[in-house]
Amino acid sequence: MSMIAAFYSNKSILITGATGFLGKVLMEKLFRTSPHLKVIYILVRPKSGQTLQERVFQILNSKLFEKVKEVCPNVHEKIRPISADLNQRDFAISKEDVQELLSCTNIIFHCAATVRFDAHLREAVQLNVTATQQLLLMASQMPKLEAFIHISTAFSNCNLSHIDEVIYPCPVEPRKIIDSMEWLDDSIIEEITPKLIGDRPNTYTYTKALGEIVVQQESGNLNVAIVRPSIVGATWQEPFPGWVDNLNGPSGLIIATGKGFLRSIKATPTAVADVIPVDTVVNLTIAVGWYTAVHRPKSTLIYHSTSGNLNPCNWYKMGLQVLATIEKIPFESAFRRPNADFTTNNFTTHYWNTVSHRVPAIIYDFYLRLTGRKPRMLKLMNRLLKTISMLEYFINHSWEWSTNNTEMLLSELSPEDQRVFNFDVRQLNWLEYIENYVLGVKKYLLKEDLAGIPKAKQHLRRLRNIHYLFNTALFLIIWRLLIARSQMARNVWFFICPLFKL
Ligand SMILES: CCCCCCCCCCCCCCCCCCCCCC(=O)SCCNC(=O)CCNC(=O)[C@H](O)C(C)(C)COP(=O)(O)OP(=O)(O)OC[C@H]1O[C@@H](n2cnc3c(N)ncnc32)[C@H](O)[C@@H]1OP(=O)(O)O
Ligand SMILES: NC(=O)C1=CN([C@@H]2O[C@H](COP(=O)(O)OP(=O)(O)OC[C@H]3O[C@@H](n4cnc5c(N)ncnc54)[C@H](OP(=O)(O)O)[C@@H]3O)[C@@H](O)[C@H]2O)C=CC1
Repeated sequence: MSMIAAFYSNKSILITGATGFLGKVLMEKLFRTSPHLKVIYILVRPKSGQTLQERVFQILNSKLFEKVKEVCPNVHEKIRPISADLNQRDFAISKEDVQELLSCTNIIFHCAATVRFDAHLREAVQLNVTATQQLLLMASQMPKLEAFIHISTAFSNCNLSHIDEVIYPCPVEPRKIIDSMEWLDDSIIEEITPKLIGDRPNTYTYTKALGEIVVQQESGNLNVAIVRPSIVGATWQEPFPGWVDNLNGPSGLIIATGKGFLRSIKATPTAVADVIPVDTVVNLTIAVGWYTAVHRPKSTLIYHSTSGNLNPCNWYKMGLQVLATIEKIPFESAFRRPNADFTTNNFTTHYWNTVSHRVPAIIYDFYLRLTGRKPRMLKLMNRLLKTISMLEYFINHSWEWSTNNTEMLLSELSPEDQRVFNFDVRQLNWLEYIENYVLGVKKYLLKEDLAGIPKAKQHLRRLRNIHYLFNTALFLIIWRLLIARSQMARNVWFFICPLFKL
């Protein structure tokens, strides 16, 4: 029997961000391995016109939760959605719900955040700093609380090349930043944002770093720990390989590549592709909750959930395997044949963005106009190029993360716990993982049936023929123009004709 699974039996757990990518997998794993847990409280806000109950119903009836329903048939009775909005003071939680949370909660997993790279600093501070501060205040009023686990990011200190499992200071105290958001207007905040974030690439990484300092400064006597995942990718093993449910990180770019939109991206091919499967992050997070509650370390421990120093992969190897898998298992209705490459300097990046991205989009929009349809390709391409410009920072740098605490924790686990909560990334086979990732993007993000592969291949053959036809026509038109204008071209033409009996 797993000691960790047994620890969570009869526990009341609070998860923020449970409707997100990481939060869903965390909730699924807890229910599947500890079906006798008492309750999981989840802070949920109404979204896209769905009520709390509808959102929870959709999650529990998704493919991700299929195995849970076998081992925990009454899962819908053990999940307790609480209406909350982390943007509001006191999270807009009702007094009755607050009382229940304060009196019952044993473990908190704080996953909620805005992960947008272009979030306005006010929004990023509210969600990634102030909300963390408020949750810590709530936690300090929970008599039964055994552990508070904060999910940060391995990129919170991406302005450093070597990052240890410690909390690094920020130039301006988080409290001062939180207070200034109260009275500064948006335009002033926008003006000072570049100075505040300094050599970090965006407000996301900056506010995640501030959030860590808040955890360190405001945890009081709480038993807290911080988990720093790197680039969270699809599931590696459980509940099944390849599950992913949003476009963040690599997923969106895999789609853009497979659909033939993305033909080149500025990357350092040898840079470490520090992707970490979401189930690996979740297994570590659950183990951290157990270890923090049972062993009560004297200080706030930071755990890096990264792959680069234990089992490194690079962007070139990842990109090749993505393309090889797409070749075998193509996506449907591709805009062009998938064929992408890395550029390594700004000039070639701008050149290929024009030639391979914008010009084909303009030509296609022209064709849409000719056929009486609304042009949309250039707009879509520009949004994709904006997204890529935000992600490029992370694929043109390499970082070294120490993982002493994570390796220490692994050694503390029994063999049974190491099996049930496996976060030993050294066992990961990258080629197999990337293949399952691409397959998962096709099945779970694009909702494409594998039965459609022959048709998708036929579509790609058609695109290839159109491509060859277009290139041949273009060559002939240019050659005709050249012959009409250049004696040299005519001489060459008359010289080669007899050779090829033209
Ligand atoms: C051999 C060569 C082979 C080559 C082939 C190579 C292929 C394989 C190589 C793989 C390379 C891996 C690189 C990973 C680096 C990840 C680093 C993460 C590190 C930190 C991780 C964290 O600690 S934290 C989680 C990460 N946090 C995000 O990753 C949010 C990003 N995102 C945004 O911050 C907003 O997205 C932003 C961008 C502001 C736009 O914002 P915006 O308002 O302009 O537009 P939207 O957000 O609405 O997105 C506009 C449309 O792009 C769609 N889209 C959204 N995300 C997308 C995405 N990642 N890739 C594509 N498409 C995406 C979206 O679905 C919309 O599509 P639509 O319009 O049809 O709905
Ligand atoms: N994905 C990645 O690559 C990485 C993620 N992380 C960290 O992991 C954690 C989870 O990330 P991930 O699951 O990818 O992110 P998602 O964007 O998928 O999920 C974010 C979660 O936060 C919730 N949330 C956001 N704003 C609010 C709000 N105002 N009120 C209530 N809830 C809110 C969302 O709720 P709703 O569904 O209602 O929007 C959602 O449940 C974050 O802390 C992130 O920094 C760290 C490293 C890498």
